[in-house]
Amino acid sequence: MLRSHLRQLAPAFKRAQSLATNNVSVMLCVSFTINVDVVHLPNKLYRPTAILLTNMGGPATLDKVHSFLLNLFSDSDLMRLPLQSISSKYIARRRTPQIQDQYNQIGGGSPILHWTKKQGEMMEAILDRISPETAPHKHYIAFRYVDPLTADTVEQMKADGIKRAVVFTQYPQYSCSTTGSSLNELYRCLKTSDPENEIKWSVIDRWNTHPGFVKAVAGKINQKLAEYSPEERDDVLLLFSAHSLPMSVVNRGDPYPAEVAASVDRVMNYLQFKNPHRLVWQSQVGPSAWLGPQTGEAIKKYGEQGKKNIVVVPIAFTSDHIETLFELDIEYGKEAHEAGVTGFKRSESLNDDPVFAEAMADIVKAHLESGKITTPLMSLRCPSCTNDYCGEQKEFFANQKL
Ligand SMILES: C=CC1=C(C)c2cc3[nH]c(cc4nc(cc5[nH]c(cc1n2)c(C)c5CCC(=O)O)C(CCC(=O)O)=C4C)c(C)c3C=C
Ligand code: FES
Ligand SMILES: [Fe+2]
Repeated sequence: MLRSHLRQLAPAFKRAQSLATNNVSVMLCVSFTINVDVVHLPNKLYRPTAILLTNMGGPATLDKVHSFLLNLFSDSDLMRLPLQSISSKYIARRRTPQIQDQYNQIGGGSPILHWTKKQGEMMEAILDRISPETAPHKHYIAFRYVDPLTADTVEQMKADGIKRAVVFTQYPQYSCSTTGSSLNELYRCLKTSDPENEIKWSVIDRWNTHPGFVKAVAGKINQKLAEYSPEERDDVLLLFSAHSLPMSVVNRGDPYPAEVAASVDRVMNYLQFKNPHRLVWQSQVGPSAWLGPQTGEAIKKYGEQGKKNIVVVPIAFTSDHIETLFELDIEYGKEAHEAGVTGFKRSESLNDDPVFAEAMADIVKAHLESGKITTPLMSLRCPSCTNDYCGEQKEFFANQKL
C-alpha cells in the first residue's frame, strides 16, 4: 500500500530531489502531508523504470573520429570484412582525415549526444506525468561506437540498482545492421555485467508507423512547404531519404527497406498525398552494390527533368547528424544548385520537437502497458542470417520474465 502510494508520488520526489541539496527536508502536500528526507528515501521504494536509448552515436569532437570509425569498421554485426581485426584498423586510419573534414564543416562534431540527452529528458518528464504507475522514469544512453558506450552504461545501471529496463531503439525502422547490432552488443555486455539477469528487460524494437512519429515528420514537412509560394507549394517534390543498405544485407532479408517504405506511406497518407514523392537512399560506402536510387543522383536527374522545387526529408534518423548536416545540406545542396533545382530545401530533423517527445513517451507508455517483451517481429531472424549472435540475443530477450 505504502509502496503503491510512493510510486504515485515518485515524479514529485524526483522533482524535489533535483531541487534539494544533501540532507534538505522537503515537504510534499498531496491528499496527505508527509515529511520526507528525499536523500534518504529508501532506494527500493522509488527505483526508476529505466529507459535505455540505443543508437550508433557519433564523434562529439574531431579527436573522437578515429575511435568512432575503428569501432564501426570492427563491428561484425554491421559488416563482415576479411581479417576484420586488422583491416578495420587500416580502413579507419585511412578514412579518418576525410570524415574529420566533414565533421569540421558541420561545426566540429556530431550533435547526436546533445539531441539524445535532450530527447531523453523531455520524454522522461512526459512519462512521469502520463504514466505515474511506472514512475519515476530515468533515461540512459547506450551508443554503439562512441561514449557513452553500451558496456559503461550497463555498469552504471547496475550501480544505480536498476531492476526493470526497457530498451528503446532510436532507429524508427529495424535493421540488423543498426538496432540488431545494438541489441547484440547489449546482450554480450549483459553476459559479463549481469550474468544473474538481475535487470529484467523488454524491447521497443521498431516504431516506424507510430502515429506520433508520423505526425512529427509530417509537421516538419508542412513547415518547409510553407516556405514556398501558394502557387508552387503542391508541386514541390518530396524526396524521402534514408541511409542505404548493401544489397547483400537487403537480400539476406533485412526488414529495414520495407519498414522505411511503410513510414513514407504513413507520412504521405497523413499529408493526404498532396505532393509527388519518391523514396531514395543515401550514404553508400565502398564499391559493393547498395540499394538505390541514390539520393544525390535522384536530385541531379530530377533537376535535369526540370524540377525546380525539391524538399528532402530524412526519414530513418531522428536527430541531426553528418548525413543531414553535411551530405544533404552541403554536398547535395551544391549539386542541386548545379542541376538547376533552385528551390532545394531539407525538412528539419525531429531533434527537440515537442510533438516527437510526446510520441516517444507514448511509445514507451504503450509498451509498458502492453506487458509484452518485444514485438512478434523481433523473434524472427532474417531468412539468410548466418550470425549466431542474432539467434542468442533474440532468445535472451524473448525469455525475460517480467
Ligand atoms: C538508419 C540508419 C543507418 C543504417 C541502416 C546504416 C547502415 C549501414 N551503415 C554502414 C556504414 C557506415 N555508416 C556510417 C555512418 C553513419 N551511418 C548512419 C546510419 C545508418 N547506417 C549514420 C547516422 C552515420 C553517421 C553518424 C553521424 O554522426 O553522423 C559510416 C561512417 C562514415 C563513413 O565512413 O562514411 C559507415 C562506414 C553500413 C555498412 C551499413 C549497413 C550494413
Ligand atoms: S542478420 Fe538479420 S537476424 Fe541475423
Ligand atoms: Fe551507416
